[in-house]
Amino acid sequence: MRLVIVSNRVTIPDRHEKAAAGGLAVALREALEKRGGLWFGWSGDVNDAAAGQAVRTVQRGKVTYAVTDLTESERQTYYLGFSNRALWPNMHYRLGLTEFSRTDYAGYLAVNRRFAKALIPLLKPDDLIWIHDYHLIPLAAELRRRGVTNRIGYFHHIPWPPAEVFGALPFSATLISTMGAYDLVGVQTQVDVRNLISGLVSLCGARMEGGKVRMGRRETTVQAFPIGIDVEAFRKLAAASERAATRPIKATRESLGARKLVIGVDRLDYSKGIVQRLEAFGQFLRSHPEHRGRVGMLQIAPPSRTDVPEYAELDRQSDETAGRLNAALGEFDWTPIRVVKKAYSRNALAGFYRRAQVGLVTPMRDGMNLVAKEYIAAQDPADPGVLVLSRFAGAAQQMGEALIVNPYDTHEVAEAIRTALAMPKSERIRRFERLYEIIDATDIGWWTQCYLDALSGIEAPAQDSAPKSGPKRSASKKAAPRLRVVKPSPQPEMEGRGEGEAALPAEKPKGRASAKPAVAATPARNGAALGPA
Ligand SMILES: O=P(O)(O)OC[C@H]1O[C@H](O[C@H]2O[C@H](CO)[C@@H](O)[C@H](O)[C@H]2O)[C@H](O)[C@@H](O)[C@@H]1O
Ligand SMILES: O=c1ccn([C@@H]2O[C@H](COP(=O)(O)OP(=O)(O)O)[C@@H](O)[C@H]2O)c(=O)[nH]1
Repeated sequence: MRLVIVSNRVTIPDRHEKAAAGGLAVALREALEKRGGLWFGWSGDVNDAAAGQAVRTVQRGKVTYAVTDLTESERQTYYLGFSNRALWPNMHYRLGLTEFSRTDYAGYLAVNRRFAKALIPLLKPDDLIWIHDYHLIPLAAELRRRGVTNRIGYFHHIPWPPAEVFGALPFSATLISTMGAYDLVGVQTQVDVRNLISGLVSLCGARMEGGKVRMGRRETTVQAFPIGIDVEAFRKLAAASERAATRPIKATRESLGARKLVIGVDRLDYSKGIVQRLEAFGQFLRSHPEHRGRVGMLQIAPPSRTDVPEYAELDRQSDETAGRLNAALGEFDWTPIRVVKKAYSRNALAGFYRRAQVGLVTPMRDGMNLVAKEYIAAQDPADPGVLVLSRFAGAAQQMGEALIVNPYDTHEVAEAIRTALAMPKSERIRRFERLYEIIDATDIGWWTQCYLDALSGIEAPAQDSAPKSGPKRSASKKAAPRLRVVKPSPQPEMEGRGEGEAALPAEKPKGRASAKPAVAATPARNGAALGPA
């Protein structure tokens, strides 16, 4: 069965690989390169000429990349507008930042229609179609409308907010009802599962029946699949950086000397809590002046979505905050905070993580946060650093051995920095080993395998309508969608968890990176919210 991945942004690898900031692109590339298949989506370019609307394909190894440009109007309405000024803030629980416009919403629907039309000629009857993220929620409904009967899965990389929050978005009921066109909806955490289910029930009349939600005749399974990283590859990159340091790593070592390093790595995005984090570092230096001159903070913050006004404002605020704190707390020979607004390669990041005694990952809300996992993967097992992690990152559901903090509490984060810097080696090693074990057991290979096993294990979808085109054709007409969502079963408590509880598919057996994980058929054993009943 061929795998077809669809995501908003597709980056075709080139020989002079640029640093790619953004967890989705990084994770999917790793997943697809291993098994091969087709990856369809936006090229990242804008082109108003008709030719820009055509689909270009490029072969790289086992992967066919099929991309189309967006017009400037599409970029404004679909990407910057509805996706990133309405859905993104809403789904990160930031109603105050949500900017809705009907023109943007119309543009969002139009691009989803255009993507569906462009994708259909590329599909084969038994392709497994895996659609990613909030930009493309209605895509399966558009494909179904045109007669596509393949199994279609969706993975939502960012949080799914409570129904009261999501319901504030105009057209939320229409949008969430298009989830019924998917066979499997994956989210990052059990909290997201709960929120999505309650949204389906309360906003579009889905019914709960024996732990399932049904709507019409189509059925959908909702399940948590926490995304992972290529732990082994990252570990090797970081270890290699000690032997053969690249120029930025050497320069950082030289400029730091014996000083300790606290590191943050995030796209310049308000969901990441960068300004609050800088304030917390300033608070730490004020509360514990003995650390002044002995520790520095490096915040790597590649610009993101710079045409969105809220991001431009964040850019200004982070400059202002870092400048103010450096002026107030710095010395002639010591600058407490360095903010670097450029993307670094994974190679360079691995070296920075390894050099840092503290990894500060303090988003105000985050789907998963792969940086938290990369920081742990990059540590020296004999002398590891300490991860300070927001309870509002999806990663906190798995990584309870980090120092878990509330990023809204500047003093709490400041104290966690102090605790991390003072932590005895034996405790650092103990925490590191447990964190490493969990990220290794649930790495990117595990995630992909779990999701695809669950999707391919689902019986062929009910036929919605007589197709007009598409790879599989059905004679049946207009079957109303049936939505089946599995309610999370009560879970045993997980140590040090953030908010809500985690229920995960079984971890991969130790030492077998490609082992096939049990996911959909062992509820009693792994306690996960499970697939098809
Ligand atoms: O494509 P951009 O608009 O430049 O944004 C980059 C990506 O940001 C988001 O990443 C999310 O996915 C990660 C992997 O699952 C997850 O760890 C993180 O918490 C999320 O924020 C976004 O969801 C992607 O679509 C963007 O491509
Ligand atoms: O300069 C940078 C900054 C970030 N990243 C990568 O971007 C991803 C960020 O993913 P995360 O899940 O933490 O957040 P997202 O940006 O997807 O919201 C991670 O793999 C980082 O290694 C990168 O390659 N270079």
